Amino acid sequence: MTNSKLHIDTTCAQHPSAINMLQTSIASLIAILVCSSTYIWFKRRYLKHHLESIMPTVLWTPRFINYTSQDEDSFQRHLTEDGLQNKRQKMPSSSITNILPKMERLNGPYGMYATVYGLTKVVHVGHPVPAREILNGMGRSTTTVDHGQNVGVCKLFSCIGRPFRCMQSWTRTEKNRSSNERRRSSTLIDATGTTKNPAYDHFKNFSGDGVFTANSSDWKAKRASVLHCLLGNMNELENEVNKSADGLMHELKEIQSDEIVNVVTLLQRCTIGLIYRIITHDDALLFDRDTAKDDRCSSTVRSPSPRSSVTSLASMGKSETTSDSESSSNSHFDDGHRATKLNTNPIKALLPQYLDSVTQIRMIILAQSRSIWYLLPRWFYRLFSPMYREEEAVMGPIRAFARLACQNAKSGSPLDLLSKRTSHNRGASKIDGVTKDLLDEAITLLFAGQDTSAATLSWTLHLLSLDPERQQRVVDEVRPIIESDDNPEVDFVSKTMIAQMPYLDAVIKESMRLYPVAPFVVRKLTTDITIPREDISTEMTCPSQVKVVSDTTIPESTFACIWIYALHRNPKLWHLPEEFLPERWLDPELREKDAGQEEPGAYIPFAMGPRNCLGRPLAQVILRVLLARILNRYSVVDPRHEALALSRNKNSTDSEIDSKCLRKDMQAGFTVLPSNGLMLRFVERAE
Ligand code: HEM
Repeated sequence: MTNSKLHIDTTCAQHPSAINMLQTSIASLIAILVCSSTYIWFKRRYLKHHLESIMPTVLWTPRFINYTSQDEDSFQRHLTEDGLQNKRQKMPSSSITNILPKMERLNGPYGMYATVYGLTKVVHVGHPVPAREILNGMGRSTTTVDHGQNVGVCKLFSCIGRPFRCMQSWTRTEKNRSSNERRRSSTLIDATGTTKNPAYDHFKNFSGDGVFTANSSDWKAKRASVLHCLLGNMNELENEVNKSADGLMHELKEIQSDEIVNVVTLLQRCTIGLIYRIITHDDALLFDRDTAKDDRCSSTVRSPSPRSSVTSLASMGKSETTSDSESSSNSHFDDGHRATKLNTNPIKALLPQYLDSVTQIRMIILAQSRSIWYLLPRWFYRLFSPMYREEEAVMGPIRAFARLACQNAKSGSPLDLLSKRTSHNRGASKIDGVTKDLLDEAITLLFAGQDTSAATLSWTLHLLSLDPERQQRVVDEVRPIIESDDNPEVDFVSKTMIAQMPYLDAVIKESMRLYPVAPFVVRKLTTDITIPREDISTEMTCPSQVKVVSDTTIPESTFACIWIYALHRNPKLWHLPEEFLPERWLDPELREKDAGQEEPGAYIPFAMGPRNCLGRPLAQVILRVLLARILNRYSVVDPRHEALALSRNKNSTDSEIDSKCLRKDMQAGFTVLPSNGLMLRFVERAE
């Protein structure tokens, strides 16, 4: 009885405080919910970006433009609401642009940092010393480590902190391995020490076993063949590039000076015709006035598709924000239909679909590389993934276009020569007379040659359109040479001529420094690679950071991501790294300030080592001839820069690039392009 009473009393006595506690908890819960949802509401865009970057693609719909597309919007806002304030635009967050500060924060040796994705070990590199050791596949033999133990290994991966405990245990195991064992691994495994495989496996459905994706001995034979057949005879190259430039000039002539052109698509059309002719010696894709006219008529009334290049001033803002998928699905039918109607030549009829498909496949591959399917066996992906079905549909026109290229190849052309080499003529099975190896190579060369050149030229024109003074300096250099009496053909630009254009050369180099179209490359280490100790006394190290003073070994089977973009903008290597300063390549005083110009591996737009760009000699000529030809006849104007200059009552020929107009929104795929194209005006220069 007493107990029971006591019990009742106790309950009564506790009740009010329990209710109070409950009320307080509910109130705090509501407060937390309100605060967090408000925060989420404000930050939803950023949160979405963040979540998407850490989740496998299968859990979200890939937006494809992963490197932010906010630039256009914010530019419009700057023009209107903010009253054109002169504040520096915040760099939008992106994997590419954020990698350097992230590396610095994590403070690994040479700014390297390591991560663990599932079971894979990844090291990110933005410094020339490790970059060249890894890309050359050499490293320093671990036998030369003179400190008895591999402190560097631990230091490198200890920078990644608590979330990656498993990595630390892995490094400990590494440390415990006997030096004899390690010596064996560095001498016995593959001579180059690195491989692309399996880092590039998500390209396999696209370029199959072409030289870009091939492995080990297969790759060596293929690379040797392609080098021989493609670069064996470069005599015709300047003629071919000039023919393409003629076509481009005709197309530009049809465009009014107040019309705004999507430069990316214009240049993609120009370079695909060029590469097609280089590898086939077939003139079918030479410029055709009717196609260009027809293209203009329809594209002025619809948003710019991957193929259409012209839009009116009024529709510019709208069209640039149109979603990729929308514009491409509309254009697919239109373009294919129009081209088939107009062109009796099958390769010409396929060209629009090919260009659309290439635009789409780069996005699919990007999404695939970030998806969970990539971690599963290939057969599983093929059997169950909707992404694979989409990929196959898009690959149709690409394969058809490449097959036609192989069939149209004239005797003595690179594709014809390749078809006779064992490396590309294995196995009896041929479809329509084309082996799979040859088809894969045609796809590789068409894409690698076209997309990279068009993207690099687009970024160069972007920079020059924002810098009329430097643009004029190029013109002052190229015009007298092109129009000299010694030039036998009007407007023709030869290799000898471009050798006399140092400023043009510096502009291209500087544009490739700021916008390397392949912003990173990946290699898998087939042996331990030892990076020599970081010299703390050099200017290239940040004095505030505690540096590793011993050698650093990156263990076998690590994936190394070499960030070309970060190397090219590393403030320890480049004076005024974010500035467009072509003079740095010419002026001895400025040159001296750039440690990067002396340091092998600091400037690598074509990568380096055994798997560097095979088409570099072609690209050097293509870029210079096309740029000289364009600027000789046309001045390129960025309408946003023009509007900004006018509204500020400033002289639009100001030499300083306005950071508000500088594009940082990058659309990644194989190559990095300005998101949704690049809209410029071409104004014919006075004779
Ligand atoms: C501005 C123009 C170009 C740039 C910036 C460029 C850049 C690059 C880079 C960075 C790589 C290494 C990719 C990697 O390891 O992931 C590469 C590889 C390659 N490039 Fe280029 N490239 C250009 C033009 C060309 C041209 C015109 C061709 C041929 C027609 C070409 C054919 C190739 C091939 C076949 C590979 C693979 C080489 C191998 O793995 O052995 N490229 N390119």
